[in-house]
Amino acid sequence: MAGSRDASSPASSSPSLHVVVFPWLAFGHMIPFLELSKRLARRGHAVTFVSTPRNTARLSAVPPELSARVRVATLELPAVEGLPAGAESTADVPPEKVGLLKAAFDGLAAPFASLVAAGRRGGAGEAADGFERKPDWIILDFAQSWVFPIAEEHKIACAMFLILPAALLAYLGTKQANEACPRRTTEDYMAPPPWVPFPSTLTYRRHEAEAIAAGFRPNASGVSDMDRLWQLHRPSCRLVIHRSSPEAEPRLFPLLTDLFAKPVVPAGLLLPGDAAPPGGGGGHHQPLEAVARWLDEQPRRSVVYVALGSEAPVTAGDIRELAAGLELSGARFLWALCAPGGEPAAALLPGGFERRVAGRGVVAAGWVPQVRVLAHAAVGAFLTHCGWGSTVESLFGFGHPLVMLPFVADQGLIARAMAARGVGVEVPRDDDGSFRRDDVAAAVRRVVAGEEGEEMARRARELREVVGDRVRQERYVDELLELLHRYK
Ligand SMILES: C[C@@H]1O[C@H](OP(=O)(O)OP(=O)(O)OC[C@H]2O[C@@H](n3ccc(=O)[nH]c3=O)[C@H](O)[C@@H]2O)[C@H](O)[C@H](O)[C@H]1O
Repeated sequence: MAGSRDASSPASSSPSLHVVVFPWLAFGHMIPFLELSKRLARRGHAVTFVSTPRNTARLSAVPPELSARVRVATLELPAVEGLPAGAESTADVPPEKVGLLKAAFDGLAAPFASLVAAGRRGGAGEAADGFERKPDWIILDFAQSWVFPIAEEHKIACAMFLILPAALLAYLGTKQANEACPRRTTEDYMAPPPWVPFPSTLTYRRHEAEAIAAGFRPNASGVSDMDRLWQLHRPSCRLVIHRSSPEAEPRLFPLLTDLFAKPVVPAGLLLPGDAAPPGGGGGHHQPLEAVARWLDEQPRRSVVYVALGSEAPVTAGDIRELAAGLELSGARFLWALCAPGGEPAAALLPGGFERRVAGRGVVAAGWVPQVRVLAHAAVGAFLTHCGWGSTVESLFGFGHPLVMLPFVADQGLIARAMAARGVGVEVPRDDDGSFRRDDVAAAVRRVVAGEEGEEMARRARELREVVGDRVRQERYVDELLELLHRYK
C-alpha cells in the first residue's frame, strides 16, 4: 500500500482534521480501517495509517486520487520468542500463537510514542519521523491499551473503532456489568446477557462460548482481550465507533450509548467498491485471472463461494469434512482455501477430491481477492465463517445468501442474527464444534436449491437494497465526521 509522505491541502474548505488510524494486526481489521481511511481522505482530511512494513505491503493500494492525503507510517515489530520470524498478522501465525503477536504488538508502544512526540515538535523536522502536524484524533482498535497514556500526555482525542458488529459489544457488556453479573460457567457464556432488556439472538453454542470465555482470561501477552477492550471506559476514549449501521443492527446503538455512558456510533458498513483494486491480501495473492476464467464459464448465480476468513481456527479435520460435504452436495463451488499454519492446501484435501469434483468445483489455494469474486455474476451463495467483514461484503454488499460455519469471536452471533433474518442456514455443530459432511451437504442444498433457497436469495437481495444502500451508508461517515469535529 503506497501513501504520500505529506498531506496536501484538503479539498474542502472546512477545517481539515489529521486523523491517525491504527488497526490491530489482522486483515479482518486492517481492511475496514483502510476503508474508513479512504472515506476520511475523500472528504478532505489527512490520514496517517499506522501498521507494520509487511502488512502495509500486502494491503490493497490507496487509490491514486487519495494518495496525497493518506500517509503510511510503518513501525517495526520487535522480535518475541516463539513468534515465527516475519509474522506480522494473525494470518501469519496459528491461532495458538496470536497471544505472542499481541505481545510483539505491545512492543510498539515506544516507537508509537516517538512518532507522536516527533510530530509534536513539528517544524521542518524530518516528516518521516513524525507527523506533519499534531494529530487531532487517534482512531485505534481494541488491542492498543497502551496508546491511551500516550494520547493523554499529548492531549490527543481517541476513538475506539470496532470493526466487529455492535452485537458483540452488547453481548460483552461493560466492565462494571460483568463485575456485577460475572459469567462463571460455559452455560453462562451461552446465554443472552442480562443487560440487554429485549429479546435477542445474542447466544452462543458451547464451542463458541468456550472461545469467548478465553477472551476474559490473560493470554500469552499477559493481558486479556477484555482488559484491552475495556480501556474504552477511559475518559480519553471519547467515542466508540462500529463498522455497522442501525439498519444492519436495530436497537443496539442507543442501548450501547446508554450502557457505556458515551457515544457508541455507526461508521456505516464501509462497503468496498464493486471490484476491489488489485492488491495483496493475507498471504500469497491468488491472481483473479486464474479464477475468473472458470467463473466466466459458470451459469449465473450457480456457484457457492467458500472462504473462512484469515484467522479462523480451522483444523485439518474440518477441511477434510468440509471438502466431503461440498462433494456430497453436488453444488458448483469455488473454495479459497487458506490452510491453517500455511500447510499446502492439496495435502489437506481427501485423496482424489479435486479429480472427482473437476468441472464443478475449484480450490484456489491461498488468498483470493474476495470482493471481486463476490461481485462476479456466477456467484450465488457464500459458505462462510461469518466473519463480520465477509458478512458485510457478501450479504449487504452483494446480496448473497449464506451457508454459515461460525468458529470464534462474533461469528456465532452473526450466524444467529442472519438465520433470524432468513438469509442463511447454519451447519449443525457438536459441543466440540465438529460438524459432519452430510450436514454441510444438506445446508448447501437448502441454500442453493428449491423454494427455501429462492426465498433466502430474495431476502438477501432485499437486505442489500435496504441495508446496503450506499448513499445512506456514506452519510454515516459524514455524521461521524461531525462528531470528530465536535469532540476533538
Ligand atoms: C472483524 C473480525 O475479523 C476477523 O477476521 P477474519 O479474517 O476471520 O474475517 P473477516 O472479518 O471476514 O475479514 C476477512 C477479510 O479478508 C478478505 N479476504 C479473505 C480471504 C481471502 O481469500 N481473500 C480476501 O480478500 C475478505 O474480503 C475480508 O475483507 C474474524 O473473522 C472476526 O470474526 C471478525 O468479526
